[in-house]
Amino acid sequence: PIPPRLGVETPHADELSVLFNESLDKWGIDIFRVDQLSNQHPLVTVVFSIFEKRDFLSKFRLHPSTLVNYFTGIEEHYKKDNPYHNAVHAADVTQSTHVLLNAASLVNVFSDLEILASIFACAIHDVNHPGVTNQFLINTENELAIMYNDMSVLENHHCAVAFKLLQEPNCNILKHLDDSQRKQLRKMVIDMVLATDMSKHMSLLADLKTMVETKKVAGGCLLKLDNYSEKMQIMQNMVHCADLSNPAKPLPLSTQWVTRVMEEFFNQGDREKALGLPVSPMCCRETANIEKSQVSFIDFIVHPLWEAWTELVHPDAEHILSTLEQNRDHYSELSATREAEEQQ
Ligand SMILES: COc1ccc(-c2ccn(CCC(=O)N3CCOCC3)n2)cc1OC1CCCC1
Ligand SMILES: [Mg+2]
Ligand SMILES: [Zn+2]
Repeated sequence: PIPPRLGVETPHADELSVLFNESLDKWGIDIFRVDQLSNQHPLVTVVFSIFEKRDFLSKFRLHPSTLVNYFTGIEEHYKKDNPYHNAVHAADVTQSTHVLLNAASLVNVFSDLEILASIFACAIHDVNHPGVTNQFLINTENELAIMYNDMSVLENHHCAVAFKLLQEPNCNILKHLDDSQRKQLRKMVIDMVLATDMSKHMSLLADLKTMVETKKVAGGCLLKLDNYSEKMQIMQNMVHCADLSNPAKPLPLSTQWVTRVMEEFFNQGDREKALGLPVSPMCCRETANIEKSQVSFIDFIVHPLWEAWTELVHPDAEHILSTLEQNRDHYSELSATREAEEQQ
């Protein structure tokens, strides 16, 4: 059976292909609309369309129905009732990385295999996420924390689930890669997904800043990336940037992500309360100051990261950084007015 044009069966195929023709390569595509128009298959259609656009089906001899089979399986393993960590988030991070890869200063930096690995890593990076944090799994001695000895528990699980699924019948999309390509891809995907663990953030950012400093010295060209570790640092930071890109998207998208992540945090807080555990920061629906949390998340984590990324790929990400700064000011004004209201 020939798989459908966009990888998914939907009554809105025409509208969806118009949306992709206009915005698949753009920062700020309405990924929630992609979810609606794709009959709730955002990940399959985004991955399929990016692979088509990058000519990966012929470059890597990927069979269309195997591709649809595998990523449908992946999509099904994203928990639909997670408010945040669901297939829409995976599609969002995948499409965001697809846009970051198109930066003029990254042209010719990555091989096709490195690009395939980056897109693949994003698509699977949160698969089967349980909707709670690593700390919650550790505190409750969850079987996943026992399995992974409290180390990057979620991120190890996402990788294991994704590679196990590859072994299901009609899911082995990598069957026509040679052994060395398959081994390289597996290592690169694991390195990128494990780097989405927030506990790696500070060291990742420090490496990025060092690279930006040396790049400045080397006269601004990125082409001299010869060793694996330097290339992988950029790929890890790129996926990490995409994972933390919600506050840097047009405000109507960013606010929807805030509502979703807070809902997921509050659900965790409810469970911690019910278990008699201390409620994690920002997880108490009675006391959380949503706008204030966004401002500090942006000031301490997201802006420093995007500032470094913007320097690395200068001038291609300027508009992203300025959107982030506008959004930060919006949340800051909101939190000031909320505080003033609460004083009265
Ligand atoms: C739209 O808002 C957010 C979007 C994404 C994040 C975020 C942080 C770290 N990541 C990377 C994955 C990770 O490590 N997580 C997943 C979130 O929970 C913490 C462990 N993602 C945080 C966000 O807001 C903060 C949390 C509540 C207010 C401030
Ligand atoms: Mg994650
Ligand atoms: Zn994520």
